[in-house]
Amino acid sequence: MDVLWMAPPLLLLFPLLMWTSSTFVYYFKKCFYVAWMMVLALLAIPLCILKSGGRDVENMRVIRSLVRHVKYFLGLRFDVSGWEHLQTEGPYVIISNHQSSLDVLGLMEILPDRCTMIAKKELIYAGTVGLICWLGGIVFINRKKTSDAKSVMIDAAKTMLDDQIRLWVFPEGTRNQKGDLLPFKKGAFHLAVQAQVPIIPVVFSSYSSFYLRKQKQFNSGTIRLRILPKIETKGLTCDDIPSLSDKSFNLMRSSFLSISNSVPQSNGPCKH
Ligand SMILES: CCCCCCCC/C=C\CCCCCCCC(=O)SCCNC(=O)CCNC(=O)[C@H](O)C(C)(C)COP(=O)(O)OP(=O)(O)OC[C@H]1O[C@@H](n2cnc3c(N)ncnc32)[C@H](O)[C@@H]1OP(=O)(O)O
Ligand SMILES: CCCCCCCCCCCCCCCC(=O)OC[C@@H](O)COP(=O)(O)O
Repeated sequence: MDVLWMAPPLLLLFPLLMWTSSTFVYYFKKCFYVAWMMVLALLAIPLCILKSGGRDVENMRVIRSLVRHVKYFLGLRFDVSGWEHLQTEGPYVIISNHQSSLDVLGLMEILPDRCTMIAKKELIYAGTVGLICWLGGIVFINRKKTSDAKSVMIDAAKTMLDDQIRLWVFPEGTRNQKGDLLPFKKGAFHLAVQAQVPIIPVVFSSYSSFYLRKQKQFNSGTIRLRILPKIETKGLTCDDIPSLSDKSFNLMRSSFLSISNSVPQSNGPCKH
């Protein structure tokens, strides 16, 4: 059979063809990401238990060091600026925009010591990742019951001060890749005002240059991370929350648009 000679080159060509198919790359990278995080979490569980014997914010150090290399596998780079703004003593609230579960990579890139997050309670069921979130001291809220979520966040304000903990909140309250920020929910600002701690805004540039869910594309790319100057809340009360929220939103939105190379939308009255 003289066609048999074609088998080896075809066998070599097949993975190459697959690899160049961008849809294949998209699914491969996504599956790899989830699977690898599950494996890392499995590794982290005994390390965390050995380190602190259970649920403790100090476990975030272990998680952070294990997650740091994942970006290389996915072809992602982070360009961070504003490190000096994280050099603040004591507790504070970090707020950032939320585009995808990939945000965890950027979060771990800059995560300060003694900092954990607020997350939806469903995350606790994500297998080993859920368990690691619990061990890392993540505060879980029920987004469907505002009153429950509020009381959990009021407790969190007290814990922040008692245990000198920093909290990372996604004030949009959900993932969003619409090329703009969603209106902010109020919890993060209540938290900061109740504890009288500063807010540090962090902005991730848009993922749309390399990650497109609809078009099934997941290329290599660089994510710009901007840590903005802290916003003080000393002396502020409940009444100042709307203006505090608006101020943070406007600062973050203009930073997001300026670092995202977003093509201006033709939604204005000007026609050229
Ligand atoms: C080696 C290991 C490897 C493994 C790797 C593993 C890695 C894992 C590690 C780490 C991963 C971490 C990843 C975490 C990612 C998670 C992301 C998410 O899950 S995002 C979803 C959850 N986050 C939020 O939802 C934000 C917080 N949400 C809020 O702040 C909301 O405000 C909330 C839920 C408290 C209420 O939401 P409302 O939808 O009802 O809307 P509103 O307008 O904000 O509030 C209604 C009224 O309640 C008041 N209010 C809100 N909070 C209050 C408070 N604390 N005290 C008093 N009033 C409050 C407000 O002022 C408002 O009142 P008026 O309408 O203005 O009069
Ligand atoms: C057995 C169950 C398998 C589940 C596998 C999960 C493995 C995921 C690995 C990545 C871990 C990162 C966690 C990021 C959490 C995250 O980003 O959650 C999304 C929510 O903020 C917003 O959700 P939604 O408002 O519902 O869109």
